Amino acid sequence: MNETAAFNILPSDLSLRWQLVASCLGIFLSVWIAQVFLSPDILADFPKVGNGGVSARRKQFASGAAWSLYLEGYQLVSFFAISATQILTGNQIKKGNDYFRIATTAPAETIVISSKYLGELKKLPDDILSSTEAIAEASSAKPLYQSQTRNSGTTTHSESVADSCIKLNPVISIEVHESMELELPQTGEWSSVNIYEKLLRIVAMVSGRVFVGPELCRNEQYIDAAINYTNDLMTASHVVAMIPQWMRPVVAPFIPFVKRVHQRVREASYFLGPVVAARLESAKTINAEKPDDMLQWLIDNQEKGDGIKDAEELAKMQLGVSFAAIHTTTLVTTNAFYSLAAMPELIPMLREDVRQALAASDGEFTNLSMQNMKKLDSFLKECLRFHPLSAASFQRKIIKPFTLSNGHYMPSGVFLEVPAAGIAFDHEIFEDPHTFDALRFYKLRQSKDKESSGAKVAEVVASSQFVGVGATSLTFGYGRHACPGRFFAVNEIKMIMAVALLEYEVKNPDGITGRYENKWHGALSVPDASKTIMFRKIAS
Ligand code: HEM
Repeated sequence: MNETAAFNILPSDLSLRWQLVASCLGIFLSVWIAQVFLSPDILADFPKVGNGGVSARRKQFASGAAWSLYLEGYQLVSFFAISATQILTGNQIKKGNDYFRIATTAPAETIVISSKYLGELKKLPDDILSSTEAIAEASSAKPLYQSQTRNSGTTTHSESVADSCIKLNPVISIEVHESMELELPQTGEWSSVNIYEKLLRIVAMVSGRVFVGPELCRNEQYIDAAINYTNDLMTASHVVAMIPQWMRPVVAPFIPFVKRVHQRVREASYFLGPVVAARLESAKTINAEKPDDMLQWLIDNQEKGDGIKDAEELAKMQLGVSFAAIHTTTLVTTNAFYSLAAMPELIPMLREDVRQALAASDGEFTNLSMQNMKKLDSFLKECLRFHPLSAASFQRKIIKPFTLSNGHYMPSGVFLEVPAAGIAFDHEIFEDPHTFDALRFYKLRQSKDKESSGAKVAEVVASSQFVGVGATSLTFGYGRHACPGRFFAVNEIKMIMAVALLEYEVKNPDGITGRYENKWHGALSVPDASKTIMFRKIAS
């Protein structure tokens, strides 16, 4: 081909290509417009909360209205079960009174459903209703972090921690005492303490005693990782959420916040590596006594060939457990301290409860003595009810469509939640729900059943312990994926509060009346981390 011919062919070839690209784009655009604007609204028969279309409602949710939207929606939802005949005839079911839809920051809309359906929902397998997908997608970080936050390993090892709670109580109680001594003022003078900051460290050390063992639980590198991995991961998730979904796999790895998360994993593997090596070395000694903690269980599994393969995987596993454990436990305990400081009149009664329980076990934190702290248990349970960490619980994604027992079709691709905060303040469920009654659950436990307790719902009596989960008690979730670490968390929180009651005085700073208000971030309600309360050591 000569030069002139080439010159003539090129433009027409290009214009052909451009025509092709333009028609492809046109088709793509029309399909997209048809999908977005013309496809039927699959949630049309679910009443919505908020005003306008999905993005307008999402904006309202993200700009501080989330809790009021959930509570507004709860007005539409009835908690009480309808009889089988009513379900069959369908006459009594007004459309919408069992669910509402809300646009959260998750990529698809969420159906908030009455907790009366929890019984049937919990039976659905994960490939229909998925908890992992809901968390990964709602946090916008699916492609990057799924393996680092929630995986079967994290759950299995959290369950092992829970199973080992009883035998580990003595070591946990030593770590509680010592870490509180390290972090809280040791003088008889009143001192101002940012208890949230202190609890992050105390909880990291106490949990670390069980997760990574005595060599590392007070190591500053470990404490920093245990506390800040969660912050880094959440920040990275928020940043990734701003990138269009299809660009995330390509762009996200180059974002500094995302790189920081991967750096955290590497750092954790650096400080875990030598400890693992030392333990393997000392295991060669005949009759060597092995430490009893999660790190050792992981090493033992690795040796059997069915466990974690390398230091990086081990680090991810440890950070995953810290992610699930440290901030949640700290937030619940901070809520309890803020309530205690605002209601110092409760202190003598709770202190006596702890004293009596410990007296029966020679001052040891045994499983029995922990169970016998029934008034403390009730106070903590009331803190959970009065300050739910989230307006919603039982976050799931519908992977495959299904039909509820009332005949309602639940489409795939959307999220599902239960209105935890609405339930916590429903006067049909809890008597005088807007009053903080420290002994509410103690009184329920003292009575044997619904009739003698005067409770309005039998289920409230059944789940009246701090650790209990149920349709009226949703802070630890519900069903197959309910928090496996709650037995450990509850023991840890009880021990921290018991030691605080026995060894310290706590009050609000002068001039502060009432309890510090919580802060709302989307569906979450968290104690204000900037506040301080007063502590002084009781002379022993
Ligand atoms: C007061 C502290 C805690 C609170 C409020 C809390 C709350 C929760 C909630 C709401 C869920 C989701 C449950 C559901 O969707 O049904 C969950 C899951 C989980 N939690 Fe906790 N948690 C706490 C402490 C812990 C601790 C200490 C550990 C580890 C030792 C832990 C490990 C886990 C794991 C592994 C899951 C995922 C379970 C699964 O998907 O099957 N949590 N937690």
